[in-house]
Amino acid sequence: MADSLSPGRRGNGGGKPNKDRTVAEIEKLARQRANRRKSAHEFKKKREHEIKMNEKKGRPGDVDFQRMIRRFRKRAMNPAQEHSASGMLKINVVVRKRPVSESEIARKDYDSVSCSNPCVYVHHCKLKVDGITKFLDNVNFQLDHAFNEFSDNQEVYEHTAKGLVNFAVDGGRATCFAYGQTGSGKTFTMAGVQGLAARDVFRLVNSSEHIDKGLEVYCAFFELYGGRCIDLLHDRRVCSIREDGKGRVQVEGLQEIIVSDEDELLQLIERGNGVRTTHATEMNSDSSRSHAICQIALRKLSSRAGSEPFGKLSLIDLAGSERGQDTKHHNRQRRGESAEINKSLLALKECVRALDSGSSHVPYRTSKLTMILKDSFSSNARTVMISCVSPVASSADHTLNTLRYADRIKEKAVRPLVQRPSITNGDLSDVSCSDSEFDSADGKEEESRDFDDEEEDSELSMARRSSPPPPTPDASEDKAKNRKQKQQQQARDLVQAKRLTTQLQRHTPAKASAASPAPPGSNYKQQQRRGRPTPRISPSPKYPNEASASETRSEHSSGSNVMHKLSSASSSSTSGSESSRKPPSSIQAPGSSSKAGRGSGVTKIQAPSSRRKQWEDPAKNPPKLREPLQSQNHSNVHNSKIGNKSSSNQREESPEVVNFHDVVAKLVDMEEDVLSAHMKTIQKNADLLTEEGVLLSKVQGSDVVDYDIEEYAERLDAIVSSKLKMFQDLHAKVTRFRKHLEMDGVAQKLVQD
Ligand SMILES: Nc1ncnc2c1ncn2[C@@H]1O[C@H](COP(=O)(O)OP(=O)(O)OP(=O)(O)O)[C@@H](O)[C@H]1O
Repeated sequence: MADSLSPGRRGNGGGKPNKDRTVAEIEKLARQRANRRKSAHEFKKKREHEIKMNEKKGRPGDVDFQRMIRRFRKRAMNPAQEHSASGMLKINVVVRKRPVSESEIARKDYDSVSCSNPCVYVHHCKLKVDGITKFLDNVNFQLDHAFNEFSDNQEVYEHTAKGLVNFAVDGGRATCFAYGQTGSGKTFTMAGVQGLAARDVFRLVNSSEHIDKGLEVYCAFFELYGGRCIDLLHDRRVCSIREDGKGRVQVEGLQEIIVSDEDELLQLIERGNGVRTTHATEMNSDSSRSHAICQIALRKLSSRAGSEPFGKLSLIDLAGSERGQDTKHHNRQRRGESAEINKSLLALKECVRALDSGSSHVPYRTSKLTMILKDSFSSNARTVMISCVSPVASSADHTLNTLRYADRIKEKAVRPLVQRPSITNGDLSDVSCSDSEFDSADGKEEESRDFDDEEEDSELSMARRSSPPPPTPDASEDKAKNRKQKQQQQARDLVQAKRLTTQLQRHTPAKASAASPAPPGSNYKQQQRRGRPTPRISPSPKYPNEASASETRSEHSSGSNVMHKLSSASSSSTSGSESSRKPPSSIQAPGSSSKAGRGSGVTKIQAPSSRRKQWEDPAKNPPKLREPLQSQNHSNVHNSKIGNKSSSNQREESPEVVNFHDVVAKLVDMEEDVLSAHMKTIQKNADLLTEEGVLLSKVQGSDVVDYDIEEYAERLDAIVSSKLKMFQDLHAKVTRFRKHLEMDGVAQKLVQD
């Protein structure tokens, strides 16, 4: 090849092998290319082998992610601990992971959840903004117990509901919930718990310790479906829920059945479960669409009819939770169902949290479910929440939602955890364990012993697919180096932009608190201070009800900027509490706490400088609120902003104050508008950046031979035009907003004068 390519050699005349520099270069490039092809070929072969091995082991699906998950389990997971005795916990929150099902295997879904008692790790499998590089976002939660796919119902029961049965027989109010995404194993778990509890109730009631109490066992089984209460043991008769004058919640028409032994109780439970309302949903072809409540009441023989039972055990299989996006193909009835389900789940969470924190106010009236469970939130109550999760990667968002729900309930008792770093496909140097290392731990086959180690180079090259070829050692070296640096910078910018977008998405008014709702009395920042890991926030929407609740909450937070100002300016005419003095301007990115070790820092969305000044110097200008925002009902927050204007207090205010209120009210709307436009712009820009990265890699990728430069230019043109328009629109909005801010300053001055 060299001979045919080097006419210079013949022209040299001396016959000495004095190769022309260009020819040598071409030869070198050809060699490098051949080497690249060879290693790419080897990588491909090994990957194919790994895919086959995975399939043989019954775990088809993305081979790279599965490898990263195995490495994480091997290298980065805390070792499992023994289950601790938890009989006396007021709230016991556990997680149960079910095995991967046949249908999931058939659609090549794979296990992406790891349980290592008491921790559970969700390996969120993601692509970087370049659209090629795979990485794991590992989110961990620590609950009271974590049960993996090998735990059976007996084991789960031993550490959850068993203590509740003892508690009920001792005269307490005990409640066990199974909560989770549809198809995550709630009914499976609760059926097991109900059976085992039925056995233990009779064992205990008839034991020498309790026989003197003369307890009789009664059972009622009903469901809450679409806001209606249906007696499952009496031909689905509809009952109504009322609160009597003494504050006792009664289910009118619900009939308890007295049972004399375990078999009878089991039959009733089976009968009730058999007639529950079920429908096919996107996630589960036989989804229970109702909350099923099995109440086992223990009454003394001597007690009067209609009196409160001595002890009560409620076993509740909650309806499957769904995200808003899962319901998009539902008809109106299904959507209504989902909204109702999510509303009651949110209410339940708030009540259990209130119980856990010992709050005197439990908002049980918020939903029928919580009304019925009123006495489960009393001081003489114990609760177990079993969070059921599906193990598969396609359900990671749901799993995170379920675990966040559990985490929020348990937040006061959960200890801080050190978050592990994400594992990236291109970041393998510190995670070098191989398949075989992992498998041999299980005593399984070792066919791919050193695959991973050899593969790392190939994976790195895969991760850098869009990088330029290696620099040449001649005069063009500097040029190539510069080019490489420039491209690396571009790639970093892309990643940075995406990261920023994700962080900001968490703080988009509607989403920020949807991802991490902060109910009254709880403080998100307190969590940060405690160093407790805040689970990563996925950008996907949460339960519709949480979204709506958090929208009002975000109204609270974004509106509070203005509320501070308004209150400080018109404090002379207000007589409200001054309890909320904290500057609400900066929102810390979830997971950005240094202790939590996640995220790269703190994202602050700062208020306009004129307002910041007031917060920075509260002594000079103490912000006053008419009523403490913390204690307001969320839905009242907006009303209070507007409503205050027309209160009797306000009617006597000067025209300047009234005008100021108008300006401020408008400012609140504009602020939200600008913030949301800004978020949208960033999101769109990040999407366009991703597209640009892919576009570039199609032209500049190391393995690209043919490309269409016209198509490239055309698409780039469209992207740039779209960006221009997008930024112009945002600019116009910001300009209008700034003008209004000036007006606001003038109005405030008038009021102060
Ligand atoms: N721990 C487990 N071991 C084996 N199989 C399980 C386990 N958990 C659940 N399953 C199986 O998974 C499927 C779905 O479980 P199940 O019906 O209990 O889900 P669900 O959460 O109650 O769903 P939905 O809320 O839609 O009613 C069932 O076929 C069940 O047998």
